[in-house]
Amino acid sequence: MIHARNLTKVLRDGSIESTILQNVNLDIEQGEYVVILGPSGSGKSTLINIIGLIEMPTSGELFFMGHEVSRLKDRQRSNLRRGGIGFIFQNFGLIDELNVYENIELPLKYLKYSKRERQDKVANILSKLQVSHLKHYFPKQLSALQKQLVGVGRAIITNPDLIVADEPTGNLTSACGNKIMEVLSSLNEEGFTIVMATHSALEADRGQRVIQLFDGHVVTENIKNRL
Ligand SMILES: Nc1ncnc2c1ncn2[C@@H]1O[C@H](COP(=O)(O)OP(=O)(O)OP(=O)(O)O)[C@@H](O)[C@H]1O
Repeated sequence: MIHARNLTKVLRDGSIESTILQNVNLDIEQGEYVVILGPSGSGKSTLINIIGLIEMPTSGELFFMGHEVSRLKDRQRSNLRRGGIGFIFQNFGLIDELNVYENIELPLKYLKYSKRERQDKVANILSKLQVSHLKHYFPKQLSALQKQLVGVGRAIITNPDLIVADEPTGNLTSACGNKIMEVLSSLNEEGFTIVMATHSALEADRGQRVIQLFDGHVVTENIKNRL
């Protein structure tokens, strides 16, 4: 589903160049749960943003669902992203002015689903994540765990090909973080393909495969949980 070849990201600030990612190669197949593990500053967010078509690499190739996407224009990338990729952010990324229902509904509006279809889909997701009772609440009225459950709902509402999660438990207590990890594991069991960035080796254990990053390089790749 995703094939990255020699991905490199260089940032320039005046005359200073910093290499954030160097020659990263990876392959992610449909249905996998892959964890990108590394310390702060190792390049996890940059890599996950490139895989999620938010950022462009400086060089290298990226194939998403058979298409080379590393050089697409902003509009083409955002079109692919809208239906195909669901993001879960450390800071939840909810819109304060929209209630829970409207936050989850928003990606469907961009995709021009009818009101009726939106109602059915959002009701299903609210019930699946056991947050139906919160549908009229605004983000500031929610606990951190509730916010992240809504973040998960918004990410999966379009039934995306890929879920990208960047430190999804970074603002949660460990008990709440565990709950989100359980939700991600069960989404993967349902068939969702997941790529998650974390600095926690414990959380990395949830994935089927761990790609370790250090200073922008892939240092090891471990395959586990394979029957
Ligand atoms: N837009 C930017 N401008 C300048 N430096 C940046 C930018 N984006 C990332 N960096 C630098 O690139 C390096 C990698 O950042 P990145 O956020 O990808 O790492 P990370 O592993 O996700 O770290 P963290 O867990 O702290 O978010 C860091 O040293 C960071 O300071």
